Amino acid sequence: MKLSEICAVLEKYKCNSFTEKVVLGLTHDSRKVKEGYIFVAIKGYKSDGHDFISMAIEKGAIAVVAEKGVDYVINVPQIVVPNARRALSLLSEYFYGYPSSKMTIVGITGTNGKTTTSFFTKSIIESSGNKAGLIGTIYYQLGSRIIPANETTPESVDIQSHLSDMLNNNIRYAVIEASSHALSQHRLDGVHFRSAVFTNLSAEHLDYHENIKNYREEKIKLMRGLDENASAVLNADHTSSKYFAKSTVAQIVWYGIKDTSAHVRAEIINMGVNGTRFLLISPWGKEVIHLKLTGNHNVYNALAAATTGFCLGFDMEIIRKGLESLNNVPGRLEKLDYGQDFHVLIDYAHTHDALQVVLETLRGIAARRIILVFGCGGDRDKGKRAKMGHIAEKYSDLFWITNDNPRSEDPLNIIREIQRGIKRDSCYKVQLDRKVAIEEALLEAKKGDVVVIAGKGHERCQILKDKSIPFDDCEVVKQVLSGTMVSQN
Ligand SMILES: CC(=O)N[C@H]1[C@@H](OP(=O)(O)OP(=O)(O)OC[C@H]2O[C@@H](n3ccc(=O)[nH]c3=O)[C@H](O)[C@@H]2O)O[C@H](CO)[C@@H](O)[C@@H]1O[C@H](C)C(=O)N[C@@H](C)C(=O)N[C@H](CCC(=O)O)C(=O)O
Ligand SMILES: Nc1ncnc2c1ncn2[C@@H]1O[C@H](COP(=O)(O)OP(=O)(O)OP(=O)(O)O)[C@@H](O)[C@H]1O
Ligand SMILES: N[C@H](CCC[C@H](N)C(=O)O)C(=O)O
Ligand SMILES: [Mg+2]
Repeated sequence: MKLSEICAVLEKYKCNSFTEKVVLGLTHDSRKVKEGYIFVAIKGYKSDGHDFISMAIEKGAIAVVAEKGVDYVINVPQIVVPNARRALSLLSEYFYGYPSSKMTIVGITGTNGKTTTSFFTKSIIESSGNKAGLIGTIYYQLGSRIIPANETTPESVDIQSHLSDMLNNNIRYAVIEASSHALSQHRLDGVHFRSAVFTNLSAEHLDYHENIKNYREEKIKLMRGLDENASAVLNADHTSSKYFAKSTVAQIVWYGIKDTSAHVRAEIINMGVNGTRFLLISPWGKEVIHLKLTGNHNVYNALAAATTGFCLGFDMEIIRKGLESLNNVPGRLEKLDYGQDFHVLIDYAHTHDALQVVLETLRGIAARRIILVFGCGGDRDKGKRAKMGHIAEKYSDLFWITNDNPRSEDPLNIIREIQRGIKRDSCYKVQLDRKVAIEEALLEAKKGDVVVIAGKGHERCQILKDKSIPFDDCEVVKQVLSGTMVSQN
């Protein structure tokens, strides 16, 4: 592909020299530039891609797309655009041949439940005999190739390249988690969605979006981008859904438990630690569903996926098979059993809303006490810390406050902010070392208790000030309960 051809997508921002050069790739990261690449310089929040232009050229970039021209002489064309991230998405979709226009793509947004809903949706598509790719928090699955995820929703160039790889593997369906950062940063601009799901909205990422209205507006962009033939799958029980409904020309299909006017509904029959049975009621028929996942929230996630499945044209039998065949989602109320006489669950609740939902679910299941281990991530929304402390006190019997991913922050400061939401000193312990906190909580547990370790779910690392160290909640539980833990002290 010639430089002149690909740069034509930038319309009035022209490339006037070396137009016959052949483009071999695109990147916004100077460290990934190879011979024949276009380098797109992005002014970020931490660093500025414009500072790496000369490095990109040294590494073989044949053109630079940037928001401001450099004031030194460079021997490659420079195209100055108003928004480099937007330009990156336009260049990427063209470079990879508009893969999303040849696929059926489902996007999922909302504060909590995206990953779980995406797993249910993928399972439904697969139960119809089709292959489905996945882009989300845990990994990017492009057929047999699974890439561990760095971001929930990666940069546009990666999304387009992953979709193109899926097509090359004959995968015509994809499920994508649409994070608010991604929607805000044009990472999803070039993706044509057939269906978009909204799960719910609560305070999160307000360090980035500043207030909940801005945060909601970013999520709404997913619905706004849909065309009239697409479907918008909305949660009828959530007050924010009305803003999503108002912003789309797509066909709206409502799901819910409480709102009896929703198109697709659930009546919960029973729930235990090993799963949930509910009656799925829809214009496409009624059916009892045996989910292997527990909790009201997972019924919502299953409903969102089922509704999407109906909108994609799958019948009730396929939907039932898809929902029932999902055994678990890594790190989401994942049960660990090493023969102990209490329950141990690993969960990814890292917002106050998720923590409340999960603890309420467990309250309904626990024969005795709920023992919680949690912390809050550093360099993330500080507003959620005290709220999570409050929820921990209100809904658990005993809890440990520990490190999550402290990142550049002082771990003790994070904990102090969590403590601001707590009234009683007697209901919790502070233990900075997460391994030790988990060990102490497990040693405290008695027959019939439920121990829930929240916040890191599937994560395999702990992010400290200057490094990441291997850390896996599941592995720590295994070591403690199988007696192979080497104590730190
Ligand atoms: C706040 C945020 O969204 N940050 C993302 C954003 O960073 P940024 O704009 O600050 O970029 P930067 O690191 O300053 O770098 C600016 C530019 O310089 C370039 N650069 C940088 C260094 C270098 O040597 N050479 C070079 O060219 C970078 O490639 C980049 O293009 O763009 C970067 C490039 O795509 C992302 O890696 C980075 O994700 C960071 C790691 C992050 O923590 N992101 C989280 C907050 C995030 O995006 N989360 C969402 C939501 C999660 C959820 O709730 O599920 C997600 O989708 O994951
Ligand atoms: N529908 C829901 N409503 C409220 N809380 C939920 C819901 N589904 C899941 N949760 C809680 O949120 C946690 C994360 O779930 P999941 O990974 O599915 O959400 P997510 O939106 O993808 O999160 P993230 O933005 O961190 O990737 C779960 O471990 C659970 O505690
Ligand atoms: N997608 C979320 C995940 C948070 C998980 C928690 N373990 C943390 O590090 O805060 C984020 O990047 O904010
Ligand atoms: Mg997710």
